[in-house]
Amino acid sequence: MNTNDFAFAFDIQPIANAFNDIRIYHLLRSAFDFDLFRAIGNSHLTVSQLAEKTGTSQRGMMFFLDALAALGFLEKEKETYTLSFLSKQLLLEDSPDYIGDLLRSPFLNEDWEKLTEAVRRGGPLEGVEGQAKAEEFFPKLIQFLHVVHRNVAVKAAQAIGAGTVHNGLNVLDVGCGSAVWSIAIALADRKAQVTAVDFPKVLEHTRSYVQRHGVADRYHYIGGNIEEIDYLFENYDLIILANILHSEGEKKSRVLLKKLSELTSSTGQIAIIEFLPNRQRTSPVEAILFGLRMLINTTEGGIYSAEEYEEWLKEVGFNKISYHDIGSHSPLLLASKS
Ligand SMILES: C[S@@+](CC[C@H](N)C(=O)[O-])C[C@H]1O[C@@H](n2cnc3c(N)ncnc32)[C@H](O)[C@@H]1O
Repeated sequence: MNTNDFAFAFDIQPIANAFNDIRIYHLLRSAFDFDLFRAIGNSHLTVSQLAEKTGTSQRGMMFFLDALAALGFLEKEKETYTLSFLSKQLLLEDSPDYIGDLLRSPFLNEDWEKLTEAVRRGGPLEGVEGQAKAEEFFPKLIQFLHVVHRNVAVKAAQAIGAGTVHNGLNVLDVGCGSAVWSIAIALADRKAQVTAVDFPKVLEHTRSYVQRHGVADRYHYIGGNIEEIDYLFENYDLIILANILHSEGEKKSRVLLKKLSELTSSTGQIAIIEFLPNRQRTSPVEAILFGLRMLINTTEGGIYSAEEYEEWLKEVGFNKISYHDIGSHSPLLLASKS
């Protein structure tokens, strides 16, 4: 055997990923076990000071703090560590954007323990569909989605032209969750009015996000199942469907799009934000893996290519379709009738 034969004839990254994927989750859980973020607070502290404060070994703390700094959770300057802006805003308990409880819970990872069974059955033993399940599951998920979508929602509002090309938009946010997408629009277009739709118990959380961001006087709410409620007849200028159609699945999505098409003004637009796998479902990997989440949690949900969304949209009169990079794995799809 020569040296070249010793090398594998394939990329070994997929197996390295299999070993490594779980690292950051455990790192953060341990940080919460040590109450590390609160221990640092607004101070600049050394390894030995933090080892003493958290009751850990100096050797352990040294490796641990360096890893958190390398990942952007801490800043390291000479021998001292401080919280990064991200940690101050998201991981300190007194911040309104605190998501530590969610991160330290198994919530975002426990789905994957159901994978074997979901593949065997072709769906979940117990999904998150139906009002009762959804009202238990989504208030937690939207905390995470609110944080990860804040920056891209601002880019989406810019791409839509809220407050620049368009003023006084009449917006319908369907399956609004934390209303992160429409809040960004309402902040850019100070005359926008938003109707937010979701299950009633989720809307209780929506209201607090809307209030916190100072746009409550321009929000109206409709509580209920998006497939069944009677939408007030309105000529909406913009209908937001962010991360909704995947869990509806093809059949219900087509029915929903038809209903929403009737509520859109002749110049109105539908904004869809979704993972877009290629037609062959070989990439991007984030979208393909998200398909498994749909298998684990829903009976009809899925991931759909741009071509599929275009077909459904054209079927209900949305003939003009454009895509906008908003700095996320999910581009913004904008569709209008003319
Ligand atoms: C994945 S979250 C997306 C939230 C938000 N649009 C975002 O992108 O951050 C899905 C939201 O749609 C709501 N939802 C899902 N199915 C629904 C239905 N049939 N009726 C009403 N709301 C629904 C959930 O309660 C949840 O708030």
